[in-house]
Amino acid sequence: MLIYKKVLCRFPAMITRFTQLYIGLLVAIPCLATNGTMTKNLKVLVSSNDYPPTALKLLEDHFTVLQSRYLNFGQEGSTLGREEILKLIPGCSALVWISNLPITNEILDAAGAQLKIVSTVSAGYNHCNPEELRARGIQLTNTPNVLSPAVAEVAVGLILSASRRFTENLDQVRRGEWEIGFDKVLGQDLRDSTVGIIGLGGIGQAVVKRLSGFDVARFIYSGHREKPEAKALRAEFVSQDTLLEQSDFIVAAVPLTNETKLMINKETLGKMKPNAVFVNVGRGDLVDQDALYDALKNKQIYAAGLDVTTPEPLPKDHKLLTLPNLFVLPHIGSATVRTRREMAELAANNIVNGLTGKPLLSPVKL
Ligand SMILES: O=C(O)C(=O)CO
Repeated sequence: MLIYKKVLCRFPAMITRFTQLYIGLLVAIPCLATNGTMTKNLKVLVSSNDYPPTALKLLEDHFTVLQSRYLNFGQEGSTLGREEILKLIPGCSALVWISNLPITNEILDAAGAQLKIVSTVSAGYNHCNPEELRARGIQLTNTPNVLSPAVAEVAVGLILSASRRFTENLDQVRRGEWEIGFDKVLGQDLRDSTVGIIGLGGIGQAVVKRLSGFDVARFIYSGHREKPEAKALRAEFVSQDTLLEQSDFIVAAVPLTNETKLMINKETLGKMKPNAVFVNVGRGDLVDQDALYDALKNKQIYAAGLDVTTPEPLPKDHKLLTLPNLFVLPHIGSATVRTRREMAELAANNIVNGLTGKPLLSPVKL
């Protein structure tokens, strides 16, 4: 009875101790995980040797980081990048993907069942095998928003280069000929024009903002639904046909999906005005390039500016490159020092969060 009484009066203290211990563990385990003590045994693979040190450090603080010695999976005219990935990936819990080449089933098979997260250093993720990732229960993150300003700047650059015929004009300078008169090598004005944005997402909105100083008469956009942000930008929601028929400048800023694939084709090009300038900062496969070639060659539309093509790199003897009214860039949309660093850091932080039990910063809905 005495023992029973003793235990009983210690009971509240025991409960308090137990609660303290429990709370202590609750706090300590995530802390350990965040400080990396418990996560160091997790392996993370970075798919390229070109990854900013600040982003690498974010990963190294928490995990064992493996990094490919090669720039790009499968590029550089060799299979070394691919072999390296296949050698390093077994046992990895996360993959930082720095390439526009596909994440194949071969890579996912080699990784093994513990692969939890693929973090692509890009906004587009059509190359990341999303359906297979979903089927295997692997999370996917991308890097939207941080790149919108840089990509929008390239879109504005393409609008100006294509509409003011930089390709032909530069060729003139190189030939030592200066033939600008009243009908030769004249361009189109942005002033008082109608600019149509296909897809008023982060990039599309950033394009409108940047063009607001060019005295554009009207901004219109098409897409699945009206965007709340459009009002402040004075952009008007229209059907895709209206956009194609009324725009002087058309900017494609949509991701590549089954729905958007080849959306710019013989039929849609046929709806554009003869003075239309078409710009693509989305993905090469949005466009039927043979149809675009014909439309430019036959002067059915005025000019085009492309940051993205199919394939990439575009072979240097590709027929598109023979067109004087086309201005092409080698997919440099996000290629600024700051933007690439921010993309790399966001990709790393997604993995840090994902593997330490915190919410992902920019998950892709699979
Ligand atoms: O991040 C992407 O998807 C891009 O294409 C940037 O240019």
